[in-house]
Amino acid sequence: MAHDTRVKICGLTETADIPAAIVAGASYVGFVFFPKSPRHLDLEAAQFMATSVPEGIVKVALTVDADNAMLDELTQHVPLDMLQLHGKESPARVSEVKSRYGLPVMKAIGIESETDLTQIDFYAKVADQLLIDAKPPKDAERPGGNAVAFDWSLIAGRRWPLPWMLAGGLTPENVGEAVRATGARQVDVSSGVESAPGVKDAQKMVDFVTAARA
Ligand SMILES: O=C(O)c1ccccc1NCC(=O)[C@H](O)[C@H](O)COP(=O)(O)O
Repeated sequence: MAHDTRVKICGLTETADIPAAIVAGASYVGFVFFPKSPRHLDLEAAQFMATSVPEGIVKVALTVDADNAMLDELTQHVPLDMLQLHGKESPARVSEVKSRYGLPVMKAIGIESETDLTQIDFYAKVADQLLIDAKPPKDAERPGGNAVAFDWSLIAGRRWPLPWMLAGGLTPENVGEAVRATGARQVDVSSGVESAPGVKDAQKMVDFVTAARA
């Protein structure tokens, strides 16, 4: 039986990635603003790409511990539907960003062991969505987008009172099992639909969405 799993494809870098992600069936597209990432976009490129996203597809900007000056500039230049906070932002900072910009906020939470789950309850009170991702490896250059999965059994059967996405090391090959193991209704992918870091692959995007919904 097919499911209506919603897919976010994160880290689009080329204008042609937008129609490819939409044809594949993505419900969300993500733009990364983190200079050390191979997926980093400058504001001009992001504005151009975001403007070509049709109504109904959620445009998400991913930032890492961004200050107000950076978020002011981002939100003034790029038409956005959601902010994804992927750093060490506190619950209070999540609330502040939400009220300052009037956009829904998705907070990313890195999971490696059972103890990492406790913070979820604090963020669940203030965020609009959660991104339950793998904790980055110790030597990682970035806090996400590392093609690393966490132990899905840690969240099997868990439910939270807000929408959430599963992320971390998902691929067309493992996303079906990940959805079954966790009960996720939404999934997020970046590396798993690339042919090289920062280069999205149209066929992998189709394969991923198809497998997520199978
Ligand atoms: O993708 C990046 O380069 C990135 C940089 C800095 C912070 C977060 C980043 N990506 C986060 C994402 O939303 C990814 O989609 C998520 O972590 C899953 O990534 P992957 O394991 O590569 O699918």
